[in-house]
Amino acid sequence: MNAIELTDTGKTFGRVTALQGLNLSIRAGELTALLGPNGAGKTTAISLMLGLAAPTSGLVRVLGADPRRGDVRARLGSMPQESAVPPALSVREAVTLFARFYPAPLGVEDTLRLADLQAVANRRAGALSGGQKRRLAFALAVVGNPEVLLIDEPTTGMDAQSRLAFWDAVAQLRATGRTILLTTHYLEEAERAADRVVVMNAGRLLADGTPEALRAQAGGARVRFTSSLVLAELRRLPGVESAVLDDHGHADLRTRTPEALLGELFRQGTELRELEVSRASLEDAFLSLTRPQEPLSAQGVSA
Ligand SMILES: Nc1ncnc2c1ncn2[C@@H]1O[C@H](COP(=O)(O)OP(=O)(O)OP(=O)(O)O)[C@@H](O)[C@H]1O
Repeated sequence: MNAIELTDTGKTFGRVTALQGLNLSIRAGELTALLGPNGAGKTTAISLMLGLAAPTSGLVRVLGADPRRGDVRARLGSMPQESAVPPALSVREAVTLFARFYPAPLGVEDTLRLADLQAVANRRAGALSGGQKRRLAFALAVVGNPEVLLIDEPTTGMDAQSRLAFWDAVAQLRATGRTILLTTHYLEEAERAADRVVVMNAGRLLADGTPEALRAQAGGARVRFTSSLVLAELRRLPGVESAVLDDHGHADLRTRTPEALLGELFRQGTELRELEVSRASLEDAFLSLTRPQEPLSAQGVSA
């Protein structure tokens, strides 16, 4: 079953088109990362899935129905980018209060543990640090025991340890079969955690697949080194898909056949310094997908 279904969905705000013709099906139990540059339409898509706004065109279905229905919204959990919790409430009071809004909530103490908030359970919400506030927002998103969890930029403002604890909690929730969709600008986190990555830009879907599939789209490997080769020579190397050369002679090449490329460089006897070969990352794929399209003549040294 699809937990979330957007069919030819559009959303405009006056003259601004936030989403256009978006088609997206998220299967139940899937952990999906929604990626895109600022203004791509990610938050707008989530607000439609949460039933907070109506699409201008097309259809939005969550758990098989219109998410603006109260009975559907009760089965969803939301962690917005910014959440307003009454500052005078303690963390435990806020979680207890939110639990009352739902028919079959998780236990308050279990929720505090899941969100790694036990140590600050008695602290006033208004006195929390930025990262603790994000963890409280996460606790409030999950306390209702949601079937579908929609999370907007969860780890922004969290330190390294909080991030680890957060991803651990997400893994625990996922293991119980929940559908989780999250946006993030931390691509290495998406790469590690998500079953599926959806890339949006300018309100449209650009790519959709497993992190491995998207990485493969970016080209298999990056080969970097410093040498005296000029751009035309770099481009003539076997299997080069793109080449960038800076003023200091640092070359950055993309290729699916790094062995052949290095073999040719060694055969030519080219003197290489600072040689690095790495797998193309999801970030490479993301950047190549979302890079503004320029006419060929304006692309400078990038092949
Ligand atoms: N209520 C609104 N009124 C007018 N324009 C809006 C409104 N909400 C969003 N937009 C516009 O719609 C576009 C998409 O915004 P959205 O917040 O969905 O992007 P995003 O991908 O979540 O960006 P970010 O990564 O910066 O959070 C932007 O151009 C934004 O300015």
